[in-house]
Amino acid sequence: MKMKLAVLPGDGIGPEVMDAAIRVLKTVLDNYGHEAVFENALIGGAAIDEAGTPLPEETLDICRRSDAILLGAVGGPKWDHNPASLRPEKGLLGIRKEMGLFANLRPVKAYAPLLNASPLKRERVENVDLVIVRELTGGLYFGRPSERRGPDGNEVIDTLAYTREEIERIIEKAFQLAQIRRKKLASVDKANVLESSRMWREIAEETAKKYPDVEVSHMLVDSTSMQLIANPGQFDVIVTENMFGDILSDEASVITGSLGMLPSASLRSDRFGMYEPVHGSAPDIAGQGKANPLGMVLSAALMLRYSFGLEKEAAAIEKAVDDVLQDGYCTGDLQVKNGKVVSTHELTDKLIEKLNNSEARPRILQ
Ligand SMILES: NC(=O)C1=CN([C@@H]2O[C@H](COP(=O)(O)OP(=O)(O)OC[C@H]3O[C@@H](n4cnc5c(N)ncnc54)[C@H](O)[C@@H]3O)[C@@H](O)[C@H]2O)C=CC1
Ligand SMILES: CC(C)CC(=O)C(=O)O
Ligand SMILES: [Mg+2]
Repeated sequence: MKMKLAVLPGDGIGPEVMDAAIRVLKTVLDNYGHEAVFENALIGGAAIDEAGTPLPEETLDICRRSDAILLGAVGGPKWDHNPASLRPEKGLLGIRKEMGLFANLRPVKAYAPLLNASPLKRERVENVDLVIVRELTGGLYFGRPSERRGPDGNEVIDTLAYTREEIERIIEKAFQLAQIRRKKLASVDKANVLESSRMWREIAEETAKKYPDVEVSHMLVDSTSMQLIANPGQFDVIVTENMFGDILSDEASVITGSLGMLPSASLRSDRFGMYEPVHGSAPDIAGQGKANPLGMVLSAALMLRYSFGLEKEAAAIEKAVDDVLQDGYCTGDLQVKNGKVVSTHELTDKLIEKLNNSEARPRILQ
């Protein structure tokens, strides 16, 4: 297969984890006889510095002529005091919206070798395997108005707005996912307070009639945040509004031992997608070779599965991650008992070694 990929490393540890993902991807694609053309583009702070805007038109053009996008992370203290339109995060929100990527899938899986890396009790996190389906192009992060106002600028407004169609399509997506998983869906809202959540719940209840085989629960977001830590094993698929999903997924990363472990796929109705780790640009460790590349690497695996249907190749990357963790290798963010802490580059070398030696490697190349 031939594929054209847009590569948007971004800021902070973005370029470090992207380098890891590209090295891993090139190995697996080469092993399985596929061809990829990688085209780099600017986004976030790097784009502000070089092109004066967080999302240059050229970046959008590159993304539009690609089959999928890989994105690292954006942001950093250098740009924290910029006006709203010149913030790196504006570039990320902009590309999600421009490309129509309304469904963000954030899988959260407990890895056996990392059970002792989680601050949660082993028996709580063992066997956790859930997916947060986060609405990505509406809600509080996109509603207008969103501004400081009043004569002295001492009043402020953000807006949580959704249309019926926007809620329907994300809830449909979550039901479809639940149907091919363990058939359990938690729809998370704040329907005791927010009008938007009451419409969300109404639509979730209506949609449930089409999926009688899926067991649905409606949960309030505050209680869900407690349940995610107290009893994460109860969840299969969680579907929720943009900001709720953003917050719940960082919280859920604690189950895996580190925010650096979580991948994500930002999808629309066709096969196009943007693949990005859940974490940010981690300015506190940027440039030090300490970044955990696994969230980005696992995002590349999701890309092979969802955008290209390359299941074996995606599974080969996931197996390499399992195997390297099983051997005790990790980055410093993972508090693994007796873990062998290595750099971002070294952990990537280990993944590549596994991919090149693995039984999963196609026989023709062994
Ligand atoms: N998707 C994106 O591009 C996102 C960007 N951001 C931006 O990132 C910047 C920093 O935000 P923070 O709140 O600090 O969140 P963050 O996710 O960058 O970091 C939170 C903590 O987790 C650690 N961490 C995150 N990813 C890691 C990895 N791969 N390996 C090891 N440790 C890792 C960091 O060192 C830090 O201590 C901000 O400018 C924020 O707006 C935040 C979240 C998502
Ligand atoms: C930086 C924000 C725009 C988004 C965020 O935190 C996320 O997508 O996880
Ligand atoms: Mg976030």
